[in-house]
Amino acid sequence: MAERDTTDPRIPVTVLTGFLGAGKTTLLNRLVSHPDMTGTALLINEFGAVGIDHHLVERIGETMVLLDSGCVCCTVRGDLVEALEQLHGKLARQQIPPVRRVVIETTGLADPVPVLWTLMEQRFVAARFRCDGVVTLVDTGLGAEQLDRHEEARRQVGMADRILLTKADLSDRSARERLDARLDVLNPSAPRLAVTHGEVEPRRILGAGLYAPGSLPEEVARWVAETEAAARDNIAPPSVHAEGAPSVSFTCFFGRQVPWRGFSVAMGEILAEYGSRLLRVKGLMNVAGLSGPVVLQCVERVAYPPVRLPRWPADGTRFDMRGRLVFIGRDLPEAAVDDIRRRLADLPGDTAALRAVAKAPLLPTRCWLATRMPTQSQSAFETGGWHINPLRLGAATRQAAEAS
Ligand SMILES: Nc1nc2c(ncn2[C@@H]2O[C@H](COP(=O)(O)OP(=O)(O)OP(=O)(O)O)[C@@H](O)[C@H]2O)c(=O)[nH]1
Repeated sequence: MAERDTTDPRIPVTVLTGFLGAGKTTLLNRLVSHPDMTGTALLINEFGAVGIDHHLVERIGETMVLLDSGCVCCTVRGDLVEALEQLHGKLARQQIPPVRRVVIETTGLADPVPVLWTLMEQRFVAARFRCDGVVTLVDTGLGAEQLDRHEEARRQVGMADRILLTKADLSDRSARERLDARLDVLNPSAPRLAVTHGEVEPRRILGAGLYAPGSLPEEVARWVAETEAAARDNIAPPSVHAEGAPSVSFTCFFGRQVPWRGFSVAMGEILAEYGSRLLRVKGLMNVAGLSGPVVLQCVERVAYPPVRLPRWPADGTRFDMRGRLVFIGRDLPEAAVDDIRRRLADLPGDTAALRAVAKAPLLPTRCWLATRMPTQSQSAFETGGWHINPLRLGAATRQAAEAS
């Protein structure tokens, strides 16, 4: 990994960006366990009112800062500056161990231009931190279409010093070729690196160095020019989605445990119906029969294998064991949001769910349905790695129990 520049005392900052679900948190989780990452402060920013990611990233001491909900690029002069000021204050007072590097994970909808503006032009920040490169993750399978549809994705790629092509294991050669053709236009000079499950040596992506201005393609040069003009007037440049792209984020909470199969079928039907207008779904669910939460992730129509955590994360000082799913959509009418809420409030029982699966075997959540989970029973529980289901009901009793 590139060491700190001895001629420049400022702390290097790497901006880790990439469209919703591209694999940023997965990459960070791999990176933080690497010895080269010692002395790194992480700043994590999430879109949506309820943060999930910070529960999923391994903690690396006190140097992880969660930027308040809202998008980093829309609150450049608020949260990000404040977080860096706080970090600097703690370092100056020696309240935290020395920091050699900062990594900022932006939201998937972040426009990196105002973030870079803050790092380079905001007086306090620019005097103490220096931007050391933008690393952009792109989903190999979904990337080409996302670049066609979303201006934020284009800007993230356009500003990249390194491009990481993620999820190669899920895509075929033609997807990679389509994506390469788009990247050749948007950012021909940034090196590309294929990454699976976040597996990469830190030195290959940190200390990436900034673009030589002469190499900027036309569109990117325009954004940079806008940024510089805004800097001259001492204002933050507008972020692209602040200008009005209709993104909607909402959270569904679940007051009690959900039946796994009923929930998986309902979510499968929701993904099938709303598809690519649902850019991202993620959450922690309280599933009947389990003591720890299940982490769920979807990117557009793709549902990823569920991950079981051993225990619920503490929310502040208390444990909040309510299930919660954060949805981020685009061009999603209010009626669709109501419909999603209604379907999740009225989940089918296991038997009804299995009947629905028989009729629609290709539900996007079929990998959830194939996962071994407790069957629906309030009295089932887990202990020491064993799943205990004390009641064996006959078919008639089971149907009566489900109907109740
Ligand atoms: N099969 C496969 N899945 C991956 C890979 N990288 C990430 N994923 C999965 O993709 C889903 C989204 O990954 P995240 O790391 O949460 O993506 P993100 O960019 O942090 O998402 P946002 O913060 O919501 O923008 C998760 O379920 C990951 O397990 C990969 O290389 N292969």
